[in-house]
Parts: sequence; C-alpha cells; structure tokens
Amino acid sequence: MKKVTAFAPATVANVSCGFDILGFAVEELGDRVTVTFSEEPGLKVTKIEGDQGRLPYDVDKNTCSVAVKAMLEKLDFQGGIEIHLTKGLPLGSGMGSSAASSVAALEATNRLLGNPLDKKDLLPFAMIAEGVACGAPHADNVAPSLLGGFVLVRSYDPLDVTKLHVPNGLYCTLVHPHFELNTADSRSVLRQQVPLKDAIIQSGNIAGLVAGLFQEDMGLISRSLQDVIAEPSRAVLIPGYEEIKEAIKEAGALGCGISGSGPTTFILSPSREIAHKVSDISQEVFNKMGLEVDLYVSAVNIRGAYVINEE
Ligand SMILES: Nc1ncnc2c1ncn2[C@@H]1O[C@H](COP(=O)(O)OP(=O)(O)O)[C@@H](O)[C@H]1O
Ligand SMILES: N[C@@H](CCOP(=O)(O)O)C(=O)O
Repeated sequence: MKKVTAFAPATVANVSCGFDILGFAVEELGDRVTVTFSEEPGLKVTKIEGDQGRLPYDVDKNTCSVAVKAMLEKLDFQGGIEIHLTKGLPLGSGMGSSAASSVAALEATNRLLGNPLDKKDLLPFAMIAEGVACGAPHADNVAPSLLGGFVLVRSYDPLDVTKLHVPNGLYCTLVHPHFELNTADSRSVLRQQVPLKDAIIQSGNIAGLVAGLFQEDMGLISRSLQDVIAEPSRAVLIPGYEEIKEAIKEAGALGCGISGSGPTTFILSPSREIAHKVSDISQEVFNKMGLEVDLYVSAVNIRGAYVINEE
C-alpha cells in the first residue's frame, strides 16, 4: 500500500456542562487527509485545499503534521511521508476544525503503516496538535472525532476516555454564524477560579447528562444542558445567543449550548423534525443580528474517523 485517505468528522466539544471533558461527533461534515509514502525521508505537507490559503505548510504548525510527526517519532519511523489536506470545516468555528485535520491524518497514517497502533493510542498525538493549535491539549474534540459518538474524558493524567451511550432519536442542529472565534482567545476570557456553588451545579449537570444519555431520558438530558462555568463568559461574544436559547426550548428542543468555544451554537432535539424547526428559528435570530449562517442537522455520528480509500 502506498497511499491512504481518511475522513474525520466535526465535533461538538463541551456539550454545555462538560467543559474540556465531553464531546460528540456529527455526520457528514469533516476533513479529509491523504498520506503517501515518498522517496525522500521526512514529513512534508504538500497540498492544502479548502482553506483559502490560510493554513500553514510548516510541519510544526499544521495540526495534521504535528500529530503525525509525534506518532512517527514514537514509532521510530525513518522513511518519508507526504500529507495532502482537504478542509471541509471552517476555521475558528467551534466545530473542532483543528482536531478533524489531525485525527484524519493519524487515521490515514496508521493504516499506511499497517495499523501498528490501536485507535485509542492515536489520541495523545492528536492532543499534542491541539496544544499547538489553541494553546491547550484538550481532548474533547479529538476523542469523539476519532472514536465517534459521545465521549467522556474522565481524566487527563493519566488519559482515560470512555464512550457513552447515544440515545435513539437524538438529533443535533449546528448553527454557524459567519464570524470566527479563535479557541485560544475564547479560552483566555474564562475565569480561572470556580466558586464552590458553581462546581456543585456543574457536577450535578454532568452526572445528569451522562445518566440521561444512558437511560435515554430526554427530560434529564434537557435539564442537564446547563453550563455555569464557560458559557457565562463566552455567550457575550455571540450576538443573539440568549434569544436562541429561549426560543428553541419553546419550540420543543432539549436545550442548546456553545459548540466548543463558539461561535457555532449546537441544539439537541428529540426528533429530526424539531431539529429542523429550531434550525429555522436560530437562523432568523442570527439574521436579525445581521449575521449570515450555515445550518446543519445531523444524528450523532457513532463511527468516528475512518479510512475512505487505500491504494
Ligand atoms: N489543519 C488545521 N486545521 C485547522 N486549524 C489549523 C490547522 N493547522 C493549524 N491550525 C491553526 O489552529 C487554529 C485553529 O483555530 P481554532 O480556533 O482552534 O479552530 P477550531 O475551533 O475550529 O478548531 C488556527 O490558528 C489555525 O491556523
Ligand atoms: N473545550 C474546548 C473546546 C474547543 O473547541 P473548538 O471546536 O472551539 O476548538 C474549549 O471550550 O475551549
């Protein structure tokens, strides 16, 4: 085998109350990476498409190559590999764009080398790339993008991630208003201390959300979609967010939150029909604020990253 192409999906990190510890993958949206053996030793990013010329070719800056470089060092691989990235995700959108690139690159490279590593063992390399992209090696985008479904990061040290149950009939709406929020900037607005009363509220909600997913209890999921840690500092950066939050609940959605560090807003609904209805409602609110949007309705992607083609 000389050439492998892999796809990695977009992700919703945090899922409201699970700051840096919860995320899920969505369908269809994502990045594609092709890796090819080359005669010349070393790693190279040779082509990037779909980024309007904005992403770095520097091996130590592009998340694809940062992740693959760390993996090749671990495997003590001495040959040559070329990377071709096709971006399907907008940058700075809160849909795990930097993560989808590194995860697709790792999935493709692992197959190219004959699968020397288990899927889960690729995670630390993708986290190194997140550290380069946004200053923090958080796993709540890379883990669901790689593994699919809802993923909980129980611990960072040692790394302990686990897949959660995905209830039947759960749908997600992603509303992406056309402006960018850089993850590093959205992290810099966060408080560094959490009052005890907020820690109690947040812990209850995380536990409630996890229990709600396993029990397929839509009411419990709905009540648990509350974030008192990151959202209060970040919601002010997204015009119309509070209005959407109220309107979608009235229309039957379970609740909403900021997807990752925003500005994309995710809404969870108990049916596809409601997911489409709240998509229209959110579009109206953002348009009223003078913002154009992209809209996506999706079930939760349970497959994660996968190889599309090998030659
Ligand atoms: N392959 C890549 N895809 C996306 N961003 C990348 C990539 N490689 C490096 N970056 C850098 O990482 C940052 C990604 O921004 P970020 O706000 O984290 O996006 P997102 O929230 O969509 O992941 C940008 O500064 C970008 O230049
Ligand atoms: N937990 C992180 C998630 C960032 O997600 P992104 O898609 O905006 O990169 C955070 O909230 O900072």
